[in-house]
Amino acid sequence: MDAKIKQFIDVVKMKNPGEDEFLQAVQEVVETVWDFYCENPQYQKAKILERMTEPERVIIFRVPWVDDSGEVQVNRGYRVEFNSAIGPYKGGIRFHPSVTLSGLKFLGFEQTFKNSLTSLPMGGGKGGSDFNPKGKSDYEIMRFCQNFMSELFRHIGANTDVPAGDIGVGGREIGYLFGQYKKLRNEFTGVLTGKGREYGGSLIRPQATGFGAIYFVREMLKLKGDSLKGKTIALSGFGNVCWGAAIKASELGGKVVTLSGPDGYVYDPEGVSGEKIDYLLELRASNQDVIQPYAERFGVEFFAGKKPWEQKVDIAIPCAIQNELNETDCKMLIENGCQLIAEASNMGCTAEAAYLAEEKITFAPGKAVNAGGVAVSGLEMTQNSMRLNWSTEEVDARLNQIMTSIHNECVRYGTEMNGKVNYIKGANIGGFVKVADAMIAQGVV
Ligand SMILES: NC(=O)C1=CN([C@@H]2O[C@H](COP(=O)(O)OP(=O)(O)OC[C@H]3O[C@@H](n4cnc5c(N)ncnc54)[C@H](O)[C@@H]3O)[C@@H](O)[C@H]2O)C=CC1
Ligand SMILES: O=C(O)CCC(=O)C(=O)O
Repeated sequence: MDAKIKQFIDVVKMKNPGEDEFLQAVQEVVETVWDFYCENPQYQKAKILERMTEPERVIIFRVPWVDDSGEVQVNRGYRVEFNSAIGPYKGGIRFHPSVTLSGLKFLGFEQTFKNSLTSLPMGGGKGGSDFNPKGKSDYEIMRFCQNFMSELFRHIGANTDVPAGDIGVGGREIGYLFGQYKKLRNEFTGVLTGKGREYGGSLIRPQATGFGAIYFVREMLKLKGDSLKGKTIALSGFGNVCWGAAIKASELGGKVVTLSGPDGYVYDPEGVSGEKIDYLLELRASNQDVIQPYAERFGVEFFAGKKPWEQKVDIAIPCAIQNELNETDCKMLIENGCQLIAEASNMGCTAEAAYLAEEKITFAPGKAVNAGGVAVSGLEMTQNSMRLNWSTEEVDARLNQIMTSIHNECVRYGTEMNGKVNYIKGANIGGFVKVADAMIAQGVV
């Protein structure tokens, strides 16, 4: 690593001890934007990278709530307001036992670049709690959401900070969060996205991250003169993003052969389509967080404790959680003939896996691939501001156009001398420029 980059990273490490996920995300960005940064002295003079790696604000709060047996439970809530240079803080809320400040800082940092890539006016933020929805009743989920919002409502607003869903937070949770915000503020505004259709939600938002990921993969293949037709695809997870990706992939002629959960994965050689895709919604709503029932229901093989990356596929799309695909998994995929890995989960690959895939096959990072979710959130904000609703066709056409244009930005900033596109570099520089220019224009604040 270049000595200057190392010096920069060492300072970030010193300021954020033990925050491995955050440091992983920062290092990837700094390494790939460094040359561009040095070629543009105005950014260095304004210490843009130093400022971009420091969140504007972090809010940490207690979330007490009462479970169904009458016992008091205490969780920790967070909102990391990372960067508001180009718009209100925008990013999801994650409810998962693995949630830590480091994890949310990495997600908020990534979100800043991702939101910039969408070309919509949204800053970066992320929030969540170590609350575990697994096995909780609907009333417990509701009480937790209400207590979480009882503190968060002071810090957010339609023009300040607009949260949405992420792992463990879908339409049901957004409904409870919105209801509590409305009660406390006595106002009906577009303060959250991913809302139900009846109260200001956008069509296509539930599917948007998965649809967008597949549109992006379609563009990657198109650039190589190829298409999704007949390609076998390994997806991980069975949640919101995986569901949307499965729908669009099968619509465009691909065959999804794996799904997974924390308990293992299923291999479905006939392909996940039709009623099998609908079943994913049922599984997710059960709050059990296991994929094995899919194998029982559809008579396919279940591999306990294993990850789907050991299967022979053309394309791998991690859709569950960060660092779910490591270097060994990546080597296995490449040896088995996989041609393309696209992260639909945020930082789905470890740094080693991402670099290996970038070098040997074709790789695209989460901040580009999964930007469709927040893009349609941005479109939901627009519809809320205008107080009207666009049709499915209109939202989908805009999503399609945004993903194509993000792909073009990656090609613009990531094409190497040998003609190969380095999507990591392209997405990082593409996301950086707009935020950096806005920060310079707004002075040292
Ligand atoms: N929901 C959205 O609009 C967006 C989500 N993302 C990212 O996509 C990923 C998935 O998010 P969603 O589908 O919304 O969440 P979800 O809660 O609907 O689904 C998460 C899935 O990941 C699986 N999972 C969680 N931890 C796991 C582990 N340790 N091992 C194996 N599987 C595990 C769960 O079983 C579940 O199937 C996350 O990385 C999220 O940050 C990115 C952009 C937007
Ligand atoms: O829709 C949003 O605001 C955020 C989605 C999200 O959390 C993400 O892009 O990682």
